[in-house]
Amino acid sequence: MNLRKYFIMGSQNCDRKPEDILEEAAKAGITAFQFREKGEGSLTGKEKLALGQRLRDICARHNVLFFVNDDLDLVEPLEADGLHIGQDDMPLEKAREIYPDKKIGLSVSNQAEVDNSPVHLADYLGAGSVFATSSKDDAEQAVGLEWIKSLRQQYPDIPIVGIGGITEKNAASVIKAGADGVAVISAITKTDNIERAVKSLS
Ligand SMILES: Cc1ncc(COP(=O)(O)OP(=O)(O)O)c(N)n1
Ligand SMILES: Cc1nc(C(=O)O)sc1CCOP(=O)(O)O
Ligand SMILES: [Mg+2]
Repeated sequence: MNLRKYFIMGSQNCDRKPEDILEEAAKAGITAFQFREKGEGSLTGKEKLALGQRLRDICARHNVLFFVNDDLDLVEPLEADGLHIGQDDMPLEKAREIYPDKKIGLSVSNQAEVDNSPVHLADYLGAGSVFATSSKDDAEQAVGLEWIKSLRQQYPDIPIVGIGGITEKNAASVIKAGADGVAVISAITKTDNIERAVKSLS
């Protein structure tokens, strides 16, 4: 499972067609994608499903892992490779029961969340926010690179993806701290050069 360059996006993050942005990012070398259609201006119902299908097809063509965020009803219709759940979503034990063979990512933002989570049931951990972000309304305060280092020390073997405020400039520091990959929204959706941005994600 290659989570090195993990792009997360929904139509609410895009100033132009999400399909075009994803196609460019896939060509530039992202290794994983998460469909996160959430927040102000996001699509619902049939429109959400239809966009998910188009984005899923792009990932399949480029051999990019496809994850669904939160909306677990979309996992089967979109034939997702996996799903990402946070501390306020479906409990990991239940998600694992329903999807024994899918890759499941779990968000962890602090030690209490780790201590109260069945981490062994997750395929990877999403650790953040590493830096300040404006892409998520309810993001926790930035936890810094120390959180990546601490998680890596506690879990030498589980894949860790840093998330939150990661840019072309600071991505390398996240990997150096022990993460296997970086997950980004705005570093790709807001850039004027997707190819350069993806290539710079260390
Ligand atoms: C890779 C990755 N890590 C963390 C998150 C955040 O998940 P969550 O805390 O459930 O918040 P929402 O994304 O659902 O708003 C993520 N999506 N992906
Ligand atoms: C979806 C998400 N989850 C976060 C967390 O801390 O769990 S931060 C975040 C948004 C990341 O967007 P950007 O790359 O633009 O900062
Ligand atoms: Mg969530």
